[in-house]
Amino acid sequence: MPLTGGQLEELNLFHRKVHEDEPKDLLQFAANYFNRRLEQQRFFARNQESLALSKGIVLFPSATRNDSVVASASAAAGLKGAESQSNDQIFKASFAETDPHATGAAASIQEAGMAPDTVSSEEGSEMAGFGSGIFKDNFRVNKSSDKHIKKPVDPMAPADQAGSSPQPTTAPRRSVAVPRPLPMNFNAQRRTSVSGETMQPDNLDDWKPENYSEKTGLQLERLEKAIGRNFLFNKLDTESKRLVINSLEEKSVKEGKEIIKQGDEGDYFYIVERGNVDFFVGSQKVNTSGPGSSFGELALMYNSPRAATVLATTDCVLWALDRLTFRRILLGSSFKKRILYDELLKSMPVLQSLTTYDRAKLADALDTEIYQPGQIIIREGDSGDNFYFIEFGEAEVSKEQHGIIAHLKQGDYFGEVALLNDLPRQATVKAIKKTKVATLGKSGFQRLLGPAVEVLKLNDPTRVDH
Ligand SMILES: Nc1ncnc2c1ncn2[C@@H]1O[C@@H]2COP(=O)(O)O[C@H]2[C@H]1O
Ligand SMILES: Nc1ncnc2c1ncn2[C@@H]1O[C@@H]2COP(=O)(O)O[C@H]2[C@H]1O
Repeated sequence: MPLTGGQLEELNLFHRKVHEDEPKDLLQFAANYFNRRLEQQRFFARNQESLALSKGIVLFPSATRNDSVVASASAAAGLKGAESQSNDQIFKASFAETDPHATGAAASIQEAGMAPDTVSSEEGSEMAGFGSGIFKDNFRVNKSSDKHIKKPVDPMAPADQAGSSPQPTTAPRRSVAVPRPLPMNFNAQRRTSVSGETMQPDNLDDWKPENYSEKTGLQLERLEKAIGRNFLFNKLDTESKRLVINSLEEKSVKEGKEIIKQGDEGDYFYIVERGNVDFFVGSQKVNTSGPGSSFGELALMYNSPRAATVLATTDCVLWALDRLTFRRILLGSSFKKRILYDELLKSMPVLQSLTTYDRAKLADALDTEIYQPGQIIIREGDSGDNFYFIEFGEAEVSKEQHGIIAHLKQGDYFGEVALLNDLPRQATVKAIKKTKVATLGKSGFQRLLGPAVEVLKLNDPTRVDH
């Protein structure tokens, strides 16, 4: 039987790792490697499945009907635990439960009262030799003696993973700690929604980032300069900024070094203090950036593979923020707009040609306006500065000479004609229900829509051949 594309991809990835790391004990390396891959995929699957269920979508229809119903009902009711009773054939016990290398860690975690699916690979097996990017040796430093330490859990993960639900005190620990089975067929297709499904209110009181270490005066001065230039940090309150700054890890990188490899799993987000980097998608250079810029956020936000390869074109000084702290602090504040507009932008046919990166940049540039029924959004003859997407509501388009000529609803856009053709507004647009629009300014329209502009031109309602 020929291998599937997914299987080949997995084996190729492993092949590459073996080449890179040249392990002395191949079998041990393979065991560690695949344990980690398995855990990563299941962690990802849980996030996505939980998001889908909370929206009433069953991702795995081959599960028995009862399982789906139980799972979605419990997700809708915010219940944890009920769904863990399901036992479908397509599900298989998770890594932490079956892997002999993991039992020590799983037991320690149970001692700490945490669900085993919060066990990270660093805790579950000796992974010191395996990692990706420039940090592969430096960051996997957890010792087995540290296994009992309660680790911070991903706050963006579903509640049952976040370890937030208290275990019933009457139940034996072992039985409550049995992880929820996971679908084996999930990762055939990676989804790229922002995993903002369970954004929990910020409660920083009892949480400290994993790599927290108070910075010295000199480091603080340098960091202030480096991140002061980055717009992401202006959105943080003082406490969040302090946590982020003290979680950053300094890394010097030599010219020519590959910092991120396209297709890898995301582990760190980077800020450039000194030096320049280039971005490649395949063999094509797509971008370049320098001091004060940041990169590596997409894979952490969307739980997707790295979208580009990043190469140091000079010697660089970088600051790296771990995935968990990134998601815990930056995602909900600095990247709020991306979460807010993700679904809308992805659903719009006119934007289908945009990449995840393009959509993220577009979302950064959007603002929101709300109109009441009867309010004019655009008036015919005015000069035009904004392009609009309808988030919800309804509007009608009219022309003085012709009366009402079109109805617009959620997911539609308008205001492009004046911007495309450098003309006054060609029609009046009025809200007929309470209407929320996302607006994009003229410069963003010209810079950020990329290939979608061609689609807008083709659909221009004032084109003579229409
Ligand atoms: N044109 C581009 N396409 C994709 N990623 C890009 C591009 N330009 C810069 N990047 C950055 O390159 C990073 C590679 O890792 P990530 O996918 O996590 O996040 C990506 C972005 O931060
Ligand atoms: N037949 C039409 N003629 C002109 N504008 C239209 C028509 N149908 C929809 N519209 C929208 O109404 C908007 C009014 O502002 P713009 O001219 O910038 O862009 C226009 C289009 O987005």
